[in-house]
Amino acid sequence: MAHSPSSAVLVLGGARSGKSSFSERLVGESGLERHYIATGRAWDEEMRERIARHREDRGLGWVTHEEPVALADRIAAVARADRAVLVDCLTLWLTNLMLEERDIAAEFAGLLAAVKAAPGRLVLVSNEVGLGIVPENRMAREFRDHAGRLHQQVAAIASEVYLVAAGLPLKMKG
Ligand SMILES: Nc1nc2c(ncn2[C@@H]2O[C@H](COP(=O)(O)OP(=O)(O)OP(=O)(O)O)[C@@H](O)[C@H]2O)c(=O)[nH]1
Repeated sequence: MAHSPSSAVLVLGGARSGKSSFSERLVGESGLERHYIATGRAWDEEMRERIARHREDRGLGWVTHEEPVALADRIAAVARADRAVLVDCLTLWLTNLMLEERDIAAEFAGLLAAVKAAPGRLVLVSNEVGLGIVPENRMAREFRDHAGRLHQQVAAIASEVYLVAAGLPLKMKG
């Protein structure tokens, strides 16, 4: 297999697939200092409760960073040789970029550069959203196209890629 330019791990899966807990386990098993970069925003009460539950489930021993947009910069600031960094998740980051009408191609290039440069262990979680029928809504179609492209680009440089479904991880690369 071709040498991957980064030691990052990409974990894909659907909603409630178990991708986050699998990724947390990967980070835990690394034995490194655990950092969590959340890209989600608490836009309503249900999301606030969900986030609180996630924090509780992670427990002590994690340093949480909240970064909805400037993800590349945050990865560069947080990643260190003695740290494992979990980014949850790329699709919420993409949502935030689209809502703020950012230059998506430039943002993806910035993220890839940050992933390649990151020391230590980096685990990136994302939603596999392209499996359903073509959405009627134009923004939803653009979103899933961007997500598909982003996943291909990150997978190309990652050393390991997993697809999680029904709580079961399937190793696709590495
Ligand atoms: N802002 C913020 N968001 C968080 C925090 N912890 C988790 N989240 C967000 O919660 C999201 C995951 O929530 P869910 O939708 O419940 O999980 P899921 O990805 O559908 O489910 P699984 O596949 O089982 O992981 C992540 O994308 C995070 O961005 C936190 O401490 N702060």
